[in-house]
Amino acid sequence: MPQFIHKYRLALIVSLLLLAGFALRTFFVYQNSRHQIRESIIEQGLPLTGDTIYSEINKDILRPIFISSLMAHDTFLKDWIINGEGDVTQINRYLKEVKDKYGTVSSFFISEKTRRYYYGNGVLKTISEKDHHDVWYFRARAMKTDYVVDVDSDEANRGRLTVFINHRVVDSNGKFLGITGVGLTIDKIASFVHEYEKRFNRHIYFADKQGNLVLTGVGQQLKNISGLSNYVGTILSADKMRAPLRLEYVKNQHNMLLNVRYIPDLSWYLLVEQDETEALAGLNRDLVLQMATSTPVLLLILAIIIITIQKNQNQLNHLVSTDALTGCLNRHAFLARIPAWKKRFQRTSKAPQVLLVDLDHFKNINDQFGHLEGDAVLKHIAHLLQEEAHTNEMVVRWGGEEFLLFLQRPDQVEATAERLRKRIASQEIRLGSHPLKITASIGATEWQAGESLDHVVARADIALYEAKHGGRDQVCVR
Ligand SMILES: Nc1nc2c(ncn2[C@@H]2O[C@H](COP(=O)(O)OP(=O)(O)OP(=O)(O)O)[C@@H](O)[C@H]2O)c(=O)[nH]1
Repeated sequence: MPQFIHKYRLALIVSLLLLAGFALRTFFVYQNSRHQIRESIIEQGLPLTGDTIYSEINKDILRPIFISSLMAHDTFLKDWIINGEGDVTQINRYLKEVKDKYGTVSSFFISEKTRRYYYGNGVLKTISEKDHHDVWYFRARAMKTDYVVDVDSDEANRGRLTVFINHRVVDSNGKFLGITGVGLTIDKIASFVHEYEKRFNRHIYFADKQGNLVLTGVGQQLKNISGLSNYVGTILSADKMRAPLRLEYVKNQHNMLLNVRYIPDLSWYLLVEQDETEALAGLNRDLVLQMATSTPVLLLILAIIIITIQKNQNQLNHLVSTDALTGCLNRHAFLARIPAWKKRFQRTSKAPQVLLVDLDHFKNINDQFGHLEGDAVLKHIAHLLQEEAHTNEMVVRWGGEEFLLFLQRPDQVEATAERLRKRIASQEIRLGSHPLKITASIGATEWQAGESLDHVVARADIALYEAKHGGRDQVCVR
């Protein structure tokens, strides 16, 4: 494993850098997009929805509040009450005209004195403290403010859910005369809110000061909305804040963003909620898609880089380890390989054979035919020696026309060297039109266990010297 790491170190470093760069870039782009989506929801989406709903509510509810106020201050109405509620057709006509003129779904007056409920078509009923339908009147009667907005079913309108503006009527001395006002169906507001919810994938709630949901989801309470129970107190304090309140909470393992604003005219809280996890789903899908498409491309680039680096490295290794002219190992590469080579052959019982081969009278060839032809002879002999060598054996260019062979053979060292000498001597090399015979002297020995490289090479050198002085074209063993 460490050898593998060493061999592919450059490729591994480049791959890791590329992967790290890709991962970092993806991470930062994702974080940035996530931040932008989140900011746009918090800073723009939710407040803008709140603004729009708020102005729509104002448009739809503040006008009826204004109408109710006009009615409560109308001198005709007050005089008619103070004069004993005589001609009922007059009040009916008045209420009908208000209803038709302003397009409300109902208009009404309840007299404190007679407890009669007047509307456009006559007297609807006489209200009673015992009737639970009439509780609202006694609540409105006790209120400190001029009016209150109530969401209730309308008995004069087949029980439709209606927003009532209940306005107190008092005489010039401040004596309470009754409650008047108009009602409007919440269908329009509800459908507007619903459309907004659908279009922007947001939830919109309205809550009163007690934390009851109004307008939509009537009958429920804020504390029952999943994830919100811990924040009811904070939400109901939004009326004391200048700016809309921002909250973040977890609902069914989804991160929710909430914007709360108070509508003072209605004493309601408007809550706009968005599921951030859902809003980020598109981004997460994009991330997966990006990974799925760019990973194969990245792997392909990595493979190309690794192959190119490896190819170049192999070429470089070859260049630095071999002799340029003959293709044999050079001294430097040989010395680097020898420890591993020695270790491998120490395990076998037969000692490695070391042959120092030196061409005879090579100087004459150079002198006679020139250096280029001399090179060609060197190449030829080097090729022959490499052919002779088996796998795991080494042929080193030791000097100018001197080659050192490290062999592992079952034969006697002398037999090996002699066979090689004969093969060299039997060569006929053509230099231009001249056939040339060449011979070599060989100093041969065996590498004994525990012996140093210098020692064995020196012995081979002595053997070679003896071969040269013995007349050349011969083998000497030491
Ligand atoms: N063409 C060529 N000649 C080389 C190269 N390297 C060394 N030589 C030559 O090889 C010759 C070696 O000469 P010597 O050392 O006198 O040996 P020799 O002539 O072979 O004689 P002996 O070894 O005594 O038989 C010299 O002329 C060197 O210039 C080479 O790469 N190319």
